[in-house]
Amino acid sequence: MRIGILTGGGDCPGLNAVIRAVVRTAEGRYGSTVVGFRDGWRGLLEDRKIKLADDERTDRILTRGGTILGTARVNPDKLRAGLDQIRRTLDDNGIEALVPIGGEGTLTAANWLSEAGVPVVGVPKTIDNDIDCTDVTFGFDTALSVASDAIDRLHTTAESHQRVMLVEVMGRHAGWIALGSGLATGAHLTLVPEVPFDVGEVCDMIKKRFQRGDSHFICVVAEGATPIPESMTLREGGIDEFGHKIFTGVAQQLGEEIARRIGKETRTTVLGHVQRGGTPTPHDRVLATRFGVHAADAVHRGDFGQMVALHGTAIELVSLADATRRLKTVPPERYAEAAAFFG
Ligand SMILES: Nc1ncnc2c1ncn2[C@@H]1O[C@H](COP(=O)(O)OP(=O)(O)OP(=O)(O)O)[C@@H](O)[C@H]1O
Ligand SMILES: O=P(O)(O)OC[C@H]1O[C@](O)(CO)[C@@H](O)[C@@H]1O
Ligand SMILES: [Mg+2]
Repeated sequence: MRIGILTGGGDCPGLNAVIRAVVRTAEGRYGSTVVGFRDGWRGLLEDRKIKLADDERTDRILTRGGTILGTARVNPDKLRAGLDQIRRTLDDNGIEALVPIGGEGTLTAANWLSEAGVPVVGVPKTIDNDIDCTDVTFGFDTALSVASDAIDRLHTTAESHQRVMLVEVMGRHAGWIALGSGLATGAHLTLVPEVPFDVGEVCDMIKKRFQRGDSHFICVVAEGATPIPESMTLREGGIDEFGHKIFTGVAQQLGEEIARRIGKETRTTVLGHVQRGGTPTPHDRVLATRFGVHAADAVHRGDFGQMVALHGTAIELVSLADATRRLKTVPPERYAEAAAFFG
C-alpha cells in the first residue's frame, strides 16, 4: 500500500525518528511505500511531497532534531476549506492511509479528516507533553533535559551575585516542562499556566528566603503562566493568524515587578526554541521509534481514526476523538508535590 506521512505544528526532537520507523516498518515488514508531504498540512493542500525509502539516508535521521519533511501552521479555516483539494492530492498519489505526526492541533485536524472518511493513524508529538490519553509524548524528555541543564547553570551564577533569577520555559497551556525542570534542579518557585500566581506572595517568598540568609532565588516560569488579575497586569500581545495567543514575556515582566516592589536585583533568561532544537535524548528516540513502528502496524491492520499512545510500558491505540477532547494539564496534586520545595 501507499502511505502518506507529514509533520505538523511546531517541530520537536524525535520527529525524524518516527519518520524513519514508519518507513522502515512499512517497507521492510509489509512491502509498502511511504510518501512524505512537505510542510505539514500545506503539503497536502499544495501536493508537495517526496518519496521516502528505507535506505541509508533515512536510517541516519534517527538522531537528527527537527523534521526532514518541514513543518508549518495553516489557518484551521483555510485547512477545512481545502478538504476537496486534500482528497484530490491523496487520490492523485494513490495514498491509502495518512500518518500525521503533530500536537493537539494537528491531531484535531487528523480527527476531522478521519470523520470525513480519510483513513488516518495519528502520532502525538510535543515538547509541552500536553496531549491527553498518552502517558508522555516524545520531545518532552529532551526539552526537560535542556531546561534542567540551563537552570543548573543559573544556580551558580545567581548564588555568586545573590540575585533573583527567573527562567522562562515553554509551556503554552500546560506547565509540564516548568514542573519537571523546577523539581529536577531544586528551583525555589515554579509558576505554571494551571495555577495563576499572586505577585505579592512571590515577593514575600523571596524576601523570607533572603532574610533567612539564603544566597539566591531561582523561579521557573512557564511561558503561559499568568498572574491573578488583581496582583499584576501583563501586556497584551493579541492573537496570531493561526489563532494562537501571542505571549509578551511573563518572566521578564514579573522580574521587573519584583525589582520594583522589593528592590532585589533580578535577571531573566528566556530559553525559547533552544528547548525544541537539537538531537533527541535516547528516551525520546526510543519512544518516537516505538510510536512509528506501532503506527505502521496499525495502518496495515486498518485501525484508522486512532492515535498511538504510551500506557505504562506498552504502546496502545486510543481514538483520535478521545485524545483531542481536552489537553492534559498539570493536576493540582502534582503541583502540590513541587510546592513542598517552594521558598
Ligand atoms: N480545530 C482545528 N481544525 C482543523 N485544523 C486544525 C485545528 N486546529 C489546528 N488545526 C491545523 O493543525 C495545524 C497545527 O496545529 P498547531 O499549530 O496548534 O500545532 P500542533 O500540532 O498543536 O503543535 P504545537 O504543539 O506546536 O502547537 C494548524 O496550523 C491547523 O492547520
Ligand atoms: O514559535 P512557534 O514555532 O510558533 O511555537 C511556539 C510554541 O510551540 C511549542 O513549543 C509547542 O510545540 C509551545 O511550547 C510554544 O508556545
Ligand atoms: Mg497546538
